[in-house]
Amino acid sequence: MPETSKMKKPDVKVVLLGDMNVGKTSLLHRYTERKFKDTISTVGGAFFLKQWGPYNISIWDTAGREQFHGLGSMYCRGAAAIILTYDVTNWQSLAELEERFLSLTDTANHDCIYAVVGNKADLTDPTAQQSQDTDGVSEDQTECEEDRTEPEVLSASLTSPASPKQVTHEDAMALYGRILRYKGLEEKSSLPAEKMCFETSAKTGYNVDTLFETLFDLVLPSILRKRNENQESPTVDLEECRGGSSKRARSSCC
Ligand SMILES: Nc1nc2c(ncn2[C@@H]2O[C@H](COP(=O)(O)OP(=O)(O)OP(=O)(O)O)[C@@H](O)[C@H]2O)c(=O)[nH]1
Ligand SMILES: [Mg+2]
Repeated sequence: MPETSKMKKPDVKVVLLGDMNVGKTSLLHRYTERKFKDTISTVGGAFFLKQWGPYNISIWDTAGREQFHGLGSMYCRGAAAIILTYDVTNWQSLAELEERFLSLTDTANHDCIYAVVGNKADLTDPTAQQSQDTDGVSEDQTECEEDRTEPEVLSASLTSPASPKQVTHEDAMALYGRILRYKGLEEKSSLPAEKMCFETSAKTGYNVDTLFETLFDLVLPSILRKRNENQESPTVDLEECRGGSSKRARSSCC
C-alpha cells in the first residue's frame, strides 16, 4: 500500500501565527513532544497531525520572518482556530500581530476562533517558571541550550524575573477586543477575552496544554458541523469524544 494512502485527513485546522522568535515552534514542540528543544527559524511552514478523540486536528506552525509573510494567508485558509502569538517581553511582537498578521486571517473560516497568546512567561512570571509538564518528562530531559545554564545562575533566575514584562495581560485583552471589532463581531456574543488570552511558557510547559486543549474543545462544533454538512456522520457521540480526548495520540510531523 503506498504511504500516502495511510495519511489521515485532518478534520480541522489550527494555525500558529506571530512574529519571528516569539516561540511558535517551541510551543508546538512542547505540546507534541513534551520538550523544549533548540529551534531554527522556521522556513515556510510545517504541520503536526493530532488525534483528539475520534478527530484529526492539523496544527500548522508558520514562519514569522518577513520574507515568508506572503504565505501566511495561504496557511490560514479554512482555519478553525488561529493562535496569535507574541513574546511577553517584546512589545513590538504584540503590535506586529495587529499591524502585520491580523489581515492574514481574512482567509480563515467565518467562525474561526482567535486566541492571543503571550509566550515566554517564564521570563516575567514566577508561577510560569515551574514546570507544568504532566507527562512525566522532567525539565532536565529538555534539550535546549538555555537549560545548560550553570546551577547557581538557574536558581537565581527562578527567584527573580530576568526581563521586565513589556506586555500586560490587559494589553493582550485589549488587542483581542480589537480583533473582534476587525472581524465585525459583537463582544457580548463572542468568546470572552479572559478565556481567549493566554500566557504560556514553551520552556516550562506553563499553560501550553491548556491553550491547545481549550482550542481543540472549542473547534469541536466546527468539526461536527462540517461532518454533518458532508453527511459523513449524521450522529456523533460528544461524550465519547470528550472521554477519548484525555488520551494523547501522536502522529508524525512534516
Ligand atoms: N525563555 C523562553 N524562551 C523561549 C520560549 N519559547 C521559545 N523560546 C526561545 O525563543 C527563541 C525562538 O523560538 P522559536 O520557537 O524558534 O520561535 P518562532 O516563533 O518559531 O520563530 P520563527 O520560526 O522564526 O517564526 C528560541 O531561542 C527559543 O529557545 C519560552 O517559553 N521561554
Ligand atoms: Mg518557528
